[in-house]
Amino acid sequence: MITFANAKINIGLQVLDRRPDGYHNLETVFYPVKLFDILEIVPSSSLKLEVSGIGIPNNDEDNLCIRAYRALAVDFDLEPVCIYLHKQIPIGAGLGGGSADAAFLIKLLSRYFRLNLSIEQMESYASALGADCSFFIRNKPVFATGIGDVFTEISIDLSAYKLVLVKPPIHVSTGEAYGSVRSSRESKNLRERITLPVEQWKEHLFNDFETGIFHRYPEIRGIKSMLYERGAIYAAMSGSGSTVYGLFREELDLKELKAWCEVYWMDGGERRSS
Ligand SMILES: C[C@@](CO)(OP(=O)(O)O)[C@H](O)COP(=O)(O)OP(=O)(O)OC[C@H]1O[C@@H](n2ccc(N)nc2=O)[C@H](O)[C@@H]1O
Ligand SMILES: Nc1ncnc2c1ncn2[C@@H]1O[C@H](COP(=O)(O)OP(=O)(O)O)[C@@H](O)[C@H]1O
Repeated sequence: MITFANAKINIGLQVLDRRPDGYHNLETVFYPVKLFDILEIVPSSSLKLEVSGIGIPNNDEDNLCIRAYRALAVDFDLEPVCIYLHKQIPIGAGLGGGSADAAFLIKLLSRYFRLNLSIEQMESYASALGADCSFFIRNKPVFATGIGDVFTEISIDLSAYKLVLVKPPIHVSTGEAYGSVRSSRESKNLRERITLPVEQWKEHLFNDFETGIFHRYPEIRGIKSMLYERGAIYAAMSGSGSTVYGLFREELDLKELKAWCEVYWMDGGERRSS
């Protein structure tokens, strides 16, 4: 049985306060995008993970796919499976690839073993694996609060735009990014500002991680500037970086960026998969 685990971008991200458990409350919009990993499960004599495509720099036991299987195996008697993961979403990129794999595997295991898990049950397993993991269970554009795990559905239509993701060869760890972030000085009304026309987002929607990450890696700021120079209607870093995305009217040949970054073009229309 096979599924496609898509990435996300953050549109606006405000870090509010640090909680006693070390996590931060935030406001952001999660938006699913059409760049995806491929996951397949087949029967096996023991639990195994076979990764192809982009290499993942940690051992199998730490992989979020194995952790997702083990989380379900605590409550259900699961036969062993071999999980094939073809990795296409860049890692440490602010695109949520690891969280997407875990959430989509939970959905796949529920179908494969006929566990009949409800959306809420799957969200609960997912949120124990990562703050933004449960977003990928419903996988629809949402305004997110809490630690990125409390959702209100919103309607955003970017289907008139071409979306480009530019991933430089820089790995940003999420923990490191939160360690150096300054709390937001913006007012807490991202949910209203996201309803402004996309042409006005440049003046109104900000990612609080940009200041610290751009200071540390000026080349990421350079990517954002270049996207605006080339006519982007809106450009921003996604999550904790290092990917910068841009919304354009037409697809362009971003030769200067392609020389050193991975560049992915897609329609801005969200991926409608469950
Ligand atoms: C920053 C965001 C923005 O969407 O995404 P990415 O850019 O990584 O994709 C998310 O908040 C990432 O969520 P996620 O990647 O699930 O985080 P986790 O694995 O749970 O946490 C990794 C570390 O980040 C910090 N962390 C995470 C989420 C949060 N709301 N506050 C935090 O302070 C904690 O130090 C934690 O130990
Ligand atoms: N299935 C997986 N895919 C990608 N990364 C994974 C996976 N499982 C565990 N990880 C680990 O999670 C970390 C963050 O990965 P990722 O989700 O790609 O980044 P980001 O949070 O920036 O979007 C990496 O250090 C990686 O080693």
